[in-house]
Amino acid sequence: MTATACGRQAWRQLIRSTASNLRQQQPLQPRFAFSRQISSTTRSLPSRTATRSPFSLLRQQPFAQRSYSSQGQPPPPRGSNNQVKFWPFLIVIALGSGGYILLVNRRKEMPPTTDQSTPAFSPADVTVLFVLGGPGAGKGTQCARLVRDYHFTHLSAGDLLRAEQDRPGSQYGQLIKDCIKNGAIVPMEVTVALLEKAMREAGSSKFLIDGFPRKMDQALKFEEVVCPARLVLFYDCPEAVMEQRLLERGKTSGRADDNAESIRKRFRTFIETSMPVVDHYETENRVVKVDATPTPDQVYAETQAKLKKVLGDKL
Ligand SMILES: Nc1ncnc2c1ncn2[C@@H]1O[C@H](COP(=O)(O)OP(=O)(O)OP(=O)(O)O)[C@@H](O)[C@H]1O
Ligand SMILES: O=c1ccn([C@@H]2O[C@H](COP(=O)(O)O)[C@@H](O)[C@H]2O)c(=O)[nH]1
Repeated sequence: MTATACGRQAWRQLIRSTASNLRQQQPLQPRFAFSRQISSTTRSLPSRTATRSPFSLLRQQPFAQRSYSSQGQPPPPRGSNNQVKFWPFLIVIALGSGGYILLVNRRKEMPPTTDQSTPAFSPADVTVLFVLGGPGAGKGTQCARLVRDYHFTHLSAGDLLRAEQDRPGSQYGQLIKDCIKNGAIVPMEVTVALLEKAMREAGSSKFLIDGFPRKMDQALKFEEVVCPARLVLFYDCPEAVMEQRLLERGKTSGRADDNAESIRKRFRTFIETSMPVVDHYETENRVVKVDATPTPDQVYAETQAKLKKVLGDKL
């Protein structure tokens, strides 16, 4: 009876904590994060149950005390000793299987995961342009003009991360803060989930995804689960020019990363981690490269001309 009670209690706790973990995840709802959470919970089952039942029962009653010879009663037939030792295992296995089925059924009711190969948005309905370039190349400046003239919805990954960082109760706040200060890339699960959520909320059919993907894993995951991008608009700019622009912007921006030390780290991340993303899309002929050195008007004129050529009516 003790083992049964312990087993039931352990399962109730497990199911309660899984449900509460999932409720806590809801603000972001990364479709692939659910599968990770479930599988990690499932992986932890054997050790949790094992510490509770059979071995702890045996420990409570040492072999020396498990004697049938008291009061002159005859010893039980051979084999009955084994039955006493094994029933807790059977109960644990039965409870384990029941709980596993419960979790699997629960999983079926959840939002789809990456096991599904279809992205959330079809490129037939939604046009996504990734906007890349080094820090301070002028991505945001050019996006604002494209929004004005072509009614794109502009989603800046950096802005979404900063908003999540400041959201009261966010479990990612400190992580995002540290990454931004050090010019490091926030784990893709967070950024992809924020972008997917923002795209759903915007309900638009044309998106500029600014400052993303910064790393190959983000690029692959986004195109797999959210939407394949039509092209990458890449703003090419020398480091010295970008540095000057960022230091100037830093005088008023209030951004924690517009300072000499963070800028140096951001440049490094850009070269080592983000340029390979541009190179990847280049091999697929999906990059539209624009010289970001001249004035904003000149950069925009080249942007428009090149996008019109490639996108036609889709612009
Ligand atoms: N073509 C340009 N010539 C001169 N200054 C520019 C040009 N484009 C943008 N700027 C200025 O440079 C700074 C950085 O521009 P912007 O914020 O658009 O860059 P960004 O690539 O979006 O930067 P980040 O990656 O840090 O978000 C801003 O102060 C902006 O006004
Ligand atoms: O996909 C992304 C985009 C951005 N970050 C982090 O945010 C900062 C600032 O980004 P901006 O585009 O300059 O606003 C960037 O340096 C990264 O730390 C990210 O992790 N992932």
